[in-house]
Amino acid sequence: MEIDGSSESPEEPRKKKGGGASRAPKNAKESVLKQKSPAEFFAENKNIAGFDNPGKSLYTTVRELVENSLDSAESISNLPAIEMTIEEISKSKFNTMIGLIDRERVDEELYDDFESAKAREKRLAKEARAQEIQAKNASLGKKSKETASVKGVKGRGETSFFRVTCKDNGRGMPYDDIPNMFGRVLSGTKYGLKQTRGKFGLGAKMALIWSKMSTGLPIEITSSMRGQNYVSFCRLDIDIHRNIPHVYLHEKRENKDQWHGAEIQVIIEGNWTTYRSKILHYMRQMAVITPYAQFLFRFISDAVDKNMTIRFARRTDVMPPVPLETKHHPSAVDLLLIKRLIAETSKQTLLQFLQHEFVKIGKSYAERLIEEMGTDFSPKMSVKSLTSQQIVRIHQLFRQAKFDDPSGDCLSPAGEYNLRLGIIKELQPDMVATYAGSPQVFEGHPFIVEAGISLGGKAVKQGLNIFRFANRIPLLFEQGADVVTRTAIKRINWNSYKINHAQDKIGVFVSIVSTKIPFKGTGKEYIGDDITEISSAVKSAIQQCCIQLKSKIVKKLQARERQERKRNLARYIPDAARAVMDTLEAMAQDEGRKRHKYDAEDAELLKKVASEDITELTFRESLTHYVEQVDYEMALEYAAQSGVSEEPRESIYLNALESTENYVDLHSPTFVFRLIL
Ligand SMILES: Nc1ncnc2c1ncn2[C@@H]1O[C@H](COP(=O)(O)OP(=O)(O)OP(=O)(O)O)[C@@H](O)[C@H]1O
Repeated sequence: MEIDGSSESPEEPRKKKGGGASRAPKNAKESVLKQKSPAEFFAENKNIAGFDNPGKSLYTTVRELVENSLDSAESISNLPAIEMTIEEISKSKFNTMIGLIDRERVDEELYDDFESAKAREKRLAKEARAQEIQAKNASLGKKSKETASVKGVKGRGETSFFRVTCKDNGRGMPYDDIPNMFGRVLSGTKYGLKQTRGKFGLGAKMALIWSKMSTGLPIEITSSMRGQNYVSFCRLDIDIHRNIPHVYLHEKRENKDQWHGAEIQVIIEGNWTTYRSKILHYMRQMAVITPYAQFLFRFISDAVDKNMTIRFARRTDVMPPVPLETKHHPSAVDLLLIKRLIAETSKQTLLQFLQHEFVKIGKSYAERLIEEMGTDFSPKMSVKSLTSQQIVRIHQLFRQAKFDDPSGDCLSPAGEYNLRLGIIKELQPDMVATYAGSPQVFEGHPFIVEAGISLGGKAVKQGLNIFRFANRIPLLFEQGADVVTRTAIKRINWNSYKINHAQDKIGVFVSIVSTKIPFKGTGKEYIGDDITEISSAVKSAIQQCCIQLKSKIVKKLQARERQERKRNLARYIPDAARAVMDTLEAMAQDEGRKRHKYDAEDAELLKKVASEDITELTFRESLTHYVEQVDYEMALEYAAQSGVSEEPRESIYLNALESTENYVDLHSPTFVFRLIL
């Protein structure tokens, strides 16, 4: 079968999954070479890009749109303000939208969710049995698993249609480029060697392919760039076979509010019930790693109780710098890449090529390399005239020669401050420690690991709660084999830091940024544990946080012990006071009868006891005072040994920066500090 690029009509013979070569060729004509467009390939293998099923597709659509919006706002150094709305569209509403008349079911048995009377009876009996067992277990205090039959018959009925809209305050897109940006797979503005959020360069285009596959509805893009007095509007879908945009409407509209940014809207099939928690986790983790952004998340449906609005407020104006595009490091290139660089270079000679297309090759080093390549190479030879064998020689030398490590200047980590702020803002832990590692290198790629460990806080369970970020996006799937999970579970001796990894509520946050994240798995959802440089950097970052926490924990334990000691001593004061008083009273009475020889001080004391100038209360007060005094001295001694304690802290307040005065006041309950600008 040959693919006719122009046709998408229903009459077109349908190809089978896996490329259409399902029938054995009967003659030579049938075995002609077939081609597949990139759009077609990804439509058939949509799981690669995270569109495995309707639920996951809804999740991936949300994250792709949010990440594009963040990229866009950051690219113009605008603090991101992003609104994500998911609107559930019931099947009948959807049918009305596309002009399809709802039909009542006539032949019930035809449907997948049909249940015969006998099957229903059987299921109800099974459910009743399961409920009985559950009730019995509950009465015995045992936990029991929810059985499949109790959960519901089939998951397929749960899917529904959703209008997903993402609005941002970013760069926007040039009017003419919009169709190609969204309607042509493997086209985009983010290719090149740099730290990027995207995994495949597919994002929004895959959402469009999924909408085409599941609802058949086009995507709508509204966008304006700074200073444009119009808003570009484009409704388009993608011609899957030809991998070109199919534009329904492309027009300029009035831009009354001088708005700039983009609003992307797509209608897809999805499953909110099964992926609700993943989507919310994603938004929350995004808020942790991006505290300088403001997110408004809305879910709207006809079932009002399902509706929700969550605002993740911006907590800082400190935004990490935009990652810079960099040149390739000679140790990180393969043959194909060298050939591509040769084809694309504007440099004439081999010397200029080596010097300008790679990092860490200076002029003299380039000359030494060329010398080493052999006699058929020379600095002035034309780089475009290199033969395939010569290119192999260059590649071999790149593999074996020594080069300085690439610098991490092109990277843009979240920053320790942002990570800490994000954790505190979203989790409100009892304690938190953060650490930012210095740039390191694997296979010619620079990377930076940052970590945060929190103890306690809301919405964290007992034990290890792992939060992973790669190039500042959360990774939510395939956690088990990830380098962070493995390191936290297997290589950190939590006890030695006074942390109980089974009982304490521990948050482990690790963010890795690099020009190349060595993802594993088809969905690129985890980072393998096999790159020694990365796993040891992760281990050391976590350990550094643990060391900080240990000293805080030890201080807290000592403070608690002191409190306990004080409480214990205080508890005995009444009994001790009474016992002393009883003895003294007995001695005072005895003194009246027999004359004992006491020294003057003791005699004075007994006199005061007899005259009730000294009572039990006097002893109580003196003992209380003494315990306080001892505790205070111990605290002073402790502070002298361990440095100034962090506590107690007091909040101070800043004036609004917009105020007309040329000073800023820092208010504290005990002082006001005036900063004159
Ligand atoms: N919200 C947006 N604002 C401005 N430009 C956008 C926006 N969304 C997408 N684009 C542009 O459209 C292009 C295609 O987007 P798409 O999500 O399909 O791929 P990508 O963003 O390049 O790749 P990835 O999603 O893997 O990072 C982007 O390269 C970008 O130039």
